[in-house]
Amino acid sequence: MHYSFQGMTKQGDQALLQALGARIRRTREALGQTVTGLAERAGVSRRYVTEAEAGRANLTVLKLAAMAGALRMSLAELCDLPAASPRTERIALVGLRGAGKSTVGRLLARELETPFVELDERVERLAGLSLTAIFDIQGVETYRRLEREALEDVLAEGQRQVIATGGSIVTSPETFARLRESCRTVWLRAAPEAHLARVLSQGDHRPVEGHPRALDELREILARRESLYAQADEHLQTDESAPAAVVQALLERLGA
Ligand SMILES: Nc1ncnc2c1ncn2[C@@H]1O[C@H](COP(=O)(O)OP(=O)(O)O)[C@@H](O)[C@H]1O
Ligand SMILES: O=C(O)C1=C[C@@H](OP(=O)(O)O)[C@@H](O)[C@H](O)C1
Ligand SMILES: [Mg+2]
Repeated sequence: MHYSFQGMTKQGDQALLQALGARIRRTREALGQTVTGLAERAGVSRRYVTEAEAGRANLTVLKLAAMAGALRMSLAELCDLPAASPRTERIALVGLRGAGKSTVGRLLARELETPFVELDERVERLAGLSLTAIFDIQGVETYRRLEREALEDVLAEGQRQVIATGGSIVTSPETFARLRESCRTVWLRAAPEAHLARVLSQGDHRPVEGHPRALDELREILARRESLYAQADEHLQTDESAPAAVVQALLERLGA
């Protein structure tokens, strides 16, 4: 599946230019070239490179070919971009608490130069309450309703986003189905021990205080949700990788 030029929408055009720009920037950086260096090699202005990398320039074929040459690749290689559909432009991370949804999501959004959305923050904003207060005072049903509403608001904001979801979104069939149809979903996996260690190292001791069987409880939640998380499009094991490495693996998997 590759970019189709048939029936492209304005948003599709923009996504194509941004994907091409991101490819140019990443290749240039991987080669250790500066913007000025690439501009000189390709015989274009610095501004042209900057605009191209930002996805703001509709490149002419000859300038594109010159940039490909300067990046030591063929024109075909430079243009061999992954499919761009509304589904693949929006990425949603799912997984148990401590999976790295927030950390990896923020880094990934920076790499892809897209907005980053923390869905639970949107829920808090809608409620005017903290997450803890929503659960304690209003209950889980209200949380689920606000989560559904927050997701709709976020989807209406644009096509290119990275969304970090709340760990329990998969237990709401309707919201999870909506997430899967509107996003490329990624399950960040880790062993229960890693989930617990990461949450504790974050200073969140709620899972262990008054929970002598904290690890067992986490195992049980993971076992209960495993078949749901597994419905995500991509599964990425993260135990052995630091967040930055998870991001690199994810970029490869997404073909970005
Ligand atoms: N791949 C990883 N390896 C090690 N630590 C990680 C990894 N991903 C996240 N962390 C750490 O674990 C903690 C929880 O991560 P966070 O992104 O908040 O998870 P989530 O949003 O899924 O609950 C943070 O302190 C973060 O730095
Ligand atoms: O796994 C869960 O049951 C939950 C995880 C939390 O999100 P994080 O995974 O971002 O911590 C939050 O949505 C809520 O407290 C419920
Ligand atoms: Mg989080």
